[in-house]
Amino acid sequence: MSDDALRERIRGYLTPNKGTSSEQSETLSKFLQLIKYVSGSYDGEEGFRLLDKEISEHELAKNSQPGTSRRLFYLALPPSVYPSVCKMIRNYCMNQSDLSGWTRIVVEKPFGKDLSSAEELSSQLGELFNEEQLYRIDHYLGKELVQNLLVLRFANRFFLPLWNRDNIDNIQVVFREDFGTEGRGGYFDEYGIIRDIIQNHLLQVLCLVAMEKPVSLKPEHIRDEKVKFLQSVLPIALEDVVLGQYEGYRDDPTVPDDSNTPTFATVILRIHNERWEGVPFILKAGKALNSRKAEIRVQFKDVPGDIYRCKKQGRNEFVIRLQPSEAMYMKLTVKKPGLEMSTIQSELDLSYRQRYQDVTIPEAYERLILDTIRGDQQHFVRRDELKAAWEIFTPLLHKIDAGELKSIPYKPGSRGPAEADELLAKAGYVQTHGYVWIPPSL
Ligand SMILES: NC(=O)C1=CN([C@@H]2O[C@H](COP(=O)(O)OP(=O)(O)OC[C@H]3O[C@@H](n4cnc5c(N)ncnc54)[C@H](OP(=O)(O)O)[C@@H]3O)[C@@H](O)[C@H]2O)C=CC1
Ligand SMILES: O=C1O[C@H](COP(=O)(O)O)[C@@H](O)[C@H](O)[C@H]1O
Repeated sequence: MSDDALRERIRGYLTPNKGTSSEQSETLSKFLQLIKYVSGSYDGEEGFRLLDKEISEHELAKNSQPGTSRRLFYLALPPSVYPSVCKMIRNYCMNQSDLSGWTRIVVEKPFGKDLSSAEELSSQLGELFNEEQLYRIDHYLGKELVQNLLVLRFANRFFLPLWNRDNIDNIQVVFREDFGTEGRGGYFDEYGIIRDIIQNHLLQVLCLVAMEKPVSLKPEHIRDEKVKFLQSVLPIALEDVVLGQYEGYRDDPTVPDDSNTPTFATVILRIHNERWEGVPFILKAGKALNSRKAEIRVQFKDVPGDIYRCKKQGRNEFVIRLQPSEAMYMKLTVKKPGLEMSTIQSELDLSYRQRYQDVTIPEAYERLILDTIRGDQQHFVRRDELKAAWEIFTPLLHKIDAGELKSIPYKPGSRGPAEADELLAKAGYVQTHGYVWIPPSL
C-alpha cells in the first residue's frame, strides 16, 4: 500500500455534533468538505502527528469547546493495513479529552477473507478501540427500502401472520449488475462475488427479512436478533450452490488466466428454527448480467383447494425492489375486468417515485455517515454478527478457493448459468408466466 493510496483513503472529521437534523445535514456537508481538506497530506507516523495537529488547528476545531471535539475516521483499506493505521490513529489522533467528545472509526469491507482472518482483524481492532467506537459499514443497510424492512414487517398487521413457513414457499434476495469487474479485476479476483456481495450485503438484507421481532428498536436489541438468525443457518450443502464466471472476465490483465473466481453465485440457505424450517432462502448475485437490480422476492405457497384453478398463472409474490427505482409490489390474482369470470395476475403497487414525488431519497452512505455522527450503531455490523456471517460462508469459500467447486462459464449480458435457474426450480420457486406489468399513468 503506497503512502499516496493511504492518504487517499484516510479521512478525518472534527466538528461539534449538536442540533436539529438540518443542522446535522450541514454538519455532514462540512464533514464532506473536511474529507477533501485532509486527504492528500498524510503519510506514515509523522503524517498522523501532523494530522492530529492540523485537526486541532482546523477552523471547525477552533469553534468547538475545548475537550468536546469529535473525530471520525473513515477507513477503506486492505484488511492487512487496518491494525497499523488504527494504531497510528490511537497514538496520534485520539480526542484528548473525555468531556463529551468522541473518536469513532468507520471501517469498510473487506473485513477479512474468512472466519479466522476476520476474527484476527476483529481482535486487533478490539485491542485498540471498544465496540462502541467501531462502525463496520455495509452500505446496503443505508438503502431506503432496506431501512423499511423492519417497519413493514413489524408495524403492519397484514404481514405478521403470513411471515412464516406455513404461508411462504421460498424467498429470494437478488443482486444483478449489467457490468463486469472492469478496472477492479485484481481486487475482485481475490474475493469473488460471495465475499463481495453475498456474505455481506445480501446476508444483511436477509437478516432483516427473516429475524424475529426485537424487544425494542435499540440497536443492541436489533443486532441481537440478527445474530440469532445467523446462528440458525444450517451448513451450506454443495448441491445448493451454483457458481458462474462470465466469459471475458479473465481478459483483464490483472486477473490470472486460470482464475476460477465466481462472478455469479446462487446459494441456498436453509434455516433451523420454528419460523423458517423448510423454507429455502435463495441468495443470488451476478456481474455482467442482462439487467441491473437488487430485490427481495417473497413467493407464497399455492392456495389450497384452488377453486379457480389459477395455479398456472402464478403464485402470490411480494417484491421489494431496492434499486433501481424503489418499489414494492404484491403480485396477486384478480378477476379479469369485463363480463367473463376469469382470473388474471395483477399487482398492488407502491412505486416510490410516484408516491413520494417531493422526497429526495438520501444516498446510503450519506445516511450512514450521519448515523456515525449521531452515534447510532443500528445500521452497522457488530463483531459477533460479522463472526456469525463468516461462519456460514467460510467452509464453502475454502472449497471454492481450493478449486473443489468450478465456476460455470456464462455469456456476458445473459441471465447467468442456466444451472442457476434449474436450482431455483428444484428449490421450489415457480416462475410466473404471462404476467405483464402496465406502468400506471393517469
Ligand atoms: N412498481 C414497479 O416498478 C413494478 C414493476 N414491475 C415490472 O414488471 C416486470 C415483471 O415483474 P416480475 O414478474 O416481478 O419480474 P420478472 O419477470 O423480471 O422476474 C420474475 C422472476 O422470474 C425470474 N426469471 C425471469 N426470467 C427467467 C427465466 N428465463 N428463467 C427462470 N426464471 C426467470 C426472475 O429472476 P431474476 O431475479 O434473476 O431476474 C424473477 O425471479 C419487471 O420488469 C418488474 O420490474 C412489476 C410490478 C410493479
Ligand atoms: O460493495 C459493493 O457494492 C457495489 C454495488 O453497490 P450498489 O449500491 O450499486 O448496489 C458493487 O458493484 C461492488 O462490486 C461491491 O464491492
